[in-house]
Amino acid sequence: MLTLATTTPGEPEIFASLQGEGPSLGRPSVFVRLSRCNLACHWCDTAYTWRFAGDNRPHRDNLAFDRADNQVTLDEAEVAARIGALGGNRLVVTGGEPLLQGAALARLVALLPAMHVEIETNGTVAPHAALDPQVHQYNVSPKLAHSGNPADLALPPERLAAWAVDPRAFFKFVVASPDDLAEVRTLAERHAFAPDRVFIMPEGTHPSILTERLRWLAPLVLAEGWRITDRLHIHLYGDTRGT
Ligand SMILES: C[S@@+](CC[C@H](N)C(=O)[O-])C[C@H]1O[C@@H](n2cnc3c(N)ncnc32)[C@H](O)[C@@H]1O
Ligand SMILES: Nc1nc2[nH]cc(C(=O)O)c2c(=O)[nH]1
Ligand code: SF4
Ligand SMILES: [Mg+2]
Repeated sequence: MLTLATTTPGEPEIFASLQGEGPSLGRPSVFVRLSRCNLACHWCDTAYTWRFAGDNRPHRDNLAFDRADNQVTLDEAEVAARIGALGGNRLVVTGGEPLLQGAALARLVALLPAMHVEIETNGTVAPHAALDPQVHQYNVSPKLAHSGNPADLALPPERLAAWAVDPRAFFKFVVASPDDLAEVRTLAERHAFAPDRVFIMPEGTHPSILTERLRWLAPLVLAEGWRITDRLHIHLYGDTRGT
């Protein structure tokens, strides 16, 4: 069984869209958003996936989304059928933190052998042994200090070291101020991240904020030899579930 986020009460968040971020930006994909997370980013744009009573973390500062109907449990065959009905050959699994449900995810993707499987992850959880060989790409988004998560939870060094040597892994750092880039540089040097696998993405859920931040980010990213990514879906659809 998989626990998914919902778009409207009871309706699992499974949708077709353009990949809006990172190395596959612009590719038509089917998205599956799983529920629950082990972190609690201040600026998380999908807090409805994790702000549940009993998820007892320090940054769960309100229970605005604390509703049972923000998640739904389905068996893997039902999720695979819904994905298949949307067509296409690329699957993006996100959340919440999808690797928390690695065993069930392995059963899901085994039902979809022809699909290119991309996982959006915060990078803190090792992929389940049955899932890992079925994944084509990991978009790993390690969380910097401004996310509000303690570094010992958000940046486990042995996990970052493992991603660094996995050629399927791309790093996607969310940045809100120029100072955040020093932290990226430290991590990139410590773990020898390949520069062409490091993406910088502006924090923001409004087109005007993204555009403003991309403008000052561009020369700084260029100077480091990294890559930059916008959030295309925000420009196209706003901050809307199921897009
Ligand atoms: C909601 S997360 C789900 C996957 C996983 N938990 C993670 O953090 O990578 C999907 C992506 O959105 C990014 N994200 C979330 N809130 C954001 C915001 N306010 N601005 C920019 N990126 C954001 C995350 O860093 C991650 O790359
Ligand atoms: N279109 C679109 N592209 C995305 N890329 C990563 C997303 C995510 O929330 O993980 C996302 C999303 O929610 N929508
Ligand atoms: S790790 Fe991802 S889903 Fe979890 S709180 Fe942070 S941005 Fe949101
Ligand atoms: Mg998103």
